[in-house]
Amino acid sequence: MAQRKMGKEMTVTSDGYHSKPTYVYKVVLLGSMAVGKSSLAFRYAKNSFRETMPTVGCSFFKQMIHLETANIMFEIWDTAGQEKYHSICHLYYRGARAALLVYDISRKETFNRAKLWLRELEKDFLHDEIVIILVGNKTDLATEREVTSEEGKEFARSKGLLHAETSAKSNHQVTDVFMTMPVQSQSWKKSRVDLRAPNSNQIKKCCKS
Ligand SMILES: Nc1nc2c(ncn2[C@@H]2O[C@H](COP(=O)(O)OP(=O)(O)OP(=O)(O)O)[C@@H](O)[C@H]2O)c(=O)[nH]1
Repeated sequence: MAQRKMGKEMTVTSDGYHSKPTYVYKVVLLGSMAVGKSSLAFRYAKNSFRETMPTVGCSFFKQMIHLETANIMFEIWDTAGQEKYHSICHLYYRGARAALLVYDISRKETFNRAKLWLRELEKDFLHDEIVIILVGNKTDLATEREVTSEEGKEFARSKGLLHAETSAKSNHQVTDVFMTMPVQSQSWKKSRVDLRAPNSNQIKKCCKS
């Protein structure tokens, strides 16, 4: 059946039937080098895990999900952890509705650096609203763990972020994290958290922190 797009959101089929609206939901992944950002995006978009090369600049995935009353088109922007790309990747934060701030539970320094990454985000979203999830990746490396779940939760709580732990390798909680962003914030159309209100009720209702 032929379809044409109306603006960003509404699709009208040739018989005049208004199908479910489609909402674009932009997500950025950020965090230190080799914490598993690309692997998380790849696991979510392709349900697969493979050895990845360091990201150059930014890469981009799309993933459509179908809810009862609407579709959500995830635009997933995976940014490079390498310092030299920071200024470029900044440009891609604009318009994001959610951010995954990723660290590696087996490398403490990546957790410590999450504070700096958060400051970067705050520069761009001073007057905007965004859902931020602090994600401790690589839970399959439990024996090498350097950051406890409690430390992760406590830091997230102190900054008003959501918190989750994942493994892109063993596919632990990856889909849950992506689905949390639009769905758990009361309604995905309003899934926004004001950075300047770190302990807002909205955050408390969501997820694990
Ligand atoms: N054990 C384990 N290894 C992982 C996991 N996720 C990613 N890795 C590995 O960690 C390394 C870095 O993964 P990437 O996904 O490239 O990390 P990145 O954060 O995108 O790295 P940059 O592009 O440099 O910023 C690769 O060798 C991955 O195979 C995981 O959940 N568990």
